[in-house]
Amino acid sequence: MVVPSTTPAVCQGAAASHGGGIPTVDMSAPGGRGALSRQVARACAEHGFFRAVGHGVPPGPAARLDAATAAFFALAPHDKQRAGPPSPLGYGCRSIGFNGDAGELEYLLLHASPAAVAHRARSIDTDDPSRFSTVVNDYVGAVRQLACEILDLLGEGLGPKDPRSFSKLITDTDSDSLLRINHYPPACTIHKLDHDDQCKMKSIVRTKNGNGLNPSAGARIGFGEHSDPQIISLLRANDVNGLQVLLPNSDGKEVWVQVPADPSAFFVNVGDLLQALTNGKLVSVRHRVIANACRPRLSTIYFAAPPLHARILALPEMITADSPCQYRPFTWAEYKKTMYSLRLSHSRLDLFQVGDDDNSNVGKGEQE
Ligand SMILES: C=C1C[C@]23C[C@@]1(O)CC[C@H]2[C@@]12CC[C@H](O)[C@@](C)(C(=O)O1)[C@H]2[C@@H]3C(=O)O
Ligand SMILES: O=C(O)CCC(=O)C(=O)O
Ligand SMILES: [Fe+2]
Repeated sequence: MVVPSTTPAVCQGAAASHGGGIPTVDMSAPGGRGALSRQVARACAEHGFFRAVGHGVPPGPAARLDAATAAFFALAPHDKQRAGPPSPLGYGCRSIGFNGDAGELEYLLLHASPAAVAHRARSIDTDDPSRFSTVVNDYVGAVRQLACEILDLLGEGLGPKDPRSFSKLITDTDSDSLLRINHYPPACTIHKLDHDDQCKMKSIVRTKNGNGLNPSAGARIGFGEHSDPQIISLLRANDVNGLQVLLPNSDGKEVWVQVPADPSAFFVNVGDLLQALTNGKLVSVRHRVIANACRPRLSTIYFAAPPLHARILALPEMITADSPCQYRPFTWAEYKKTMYSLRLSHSRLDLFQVGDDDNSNVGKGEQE
């Protein structure tokens, strides 16, 4: 069963609470592969999102990556600028993408191939670039294995003829997967207080901003609302809250749900390409980060993507008389070109809907 975990009521910043909670899948639970694949498929179909525990990724590579990236973000601004500006890859501060989006964060955005990591490492760890490359490659290797496992479970749960159809796309040597490390500086100086005093202070701030149930009251946007464009994203973060997902409540109304921090878990997002490949059976979840915490948030996201030339088209088993093909075929390169021409919050997959004749904006930049 997919176990909904409830949102703790205290010390949460300005987020809505949600009765339904966040679906959690224990990937090491006894019960057999069939039950596990059905749970994963159900979470991705109903929420486009789940918390994976018992995932089998050893803690070592993650701890080493966190130490290396925290050391980078602690450098003086001019030392970090050596790895930037983002083009779109590299070091970025506040500005996201090319179309005017901004957030309260700094980040490293890396292509996940070993050659690209080695190249970028020269401007990130000038003392010992190969140490940085090794740390990143070890982490990418472990997290890619988990991404493949989840995609194989989805392949088994959804029943395409080849259960490896999804994972094959990301294991190709030309895969265009990315690794992003986001660092959200603290919103205030109360991080110097102990935990109880922080909670008291936050509750005063919440009372001032309203009843704490209005998700935008006092919100400091760390990373604005969006869906991830790739196939699947695996996110891991420290113990600082901030991530929110847009999920339907019991009345079917979409509400922002705070995802309680869990440094030992991976948070799994369905991306736009997986929604297209499954003809909309799996949904690409909209999410954002509210950076109201009084301690820094450090998150690492692996975006599993196919090669640029991969043709994205719903698997034949996903198309039936009741569920006709929703999206026209496109390549990942074509999708990326469109995505970089649009704002972060754009529902870009809509532009690829069959019968959407109003495709005049595709590839021509944001018109809003
Ligand atoms: C505004 C943008 C930033 C982004 C590229 C885009 O034009 C629209 C999608 C954005 C996003 C969101 C998920 C990932 O963080 C990301 C790396 C991606 O693949 O798509 C970012 C892009 C980015 O920051 O370059
Ligand atoms: O930093 C986070 O926790 C999430 C950021 C995110 O959604 C992204 O980088 O695509
Ligand atoms: Fe995202």
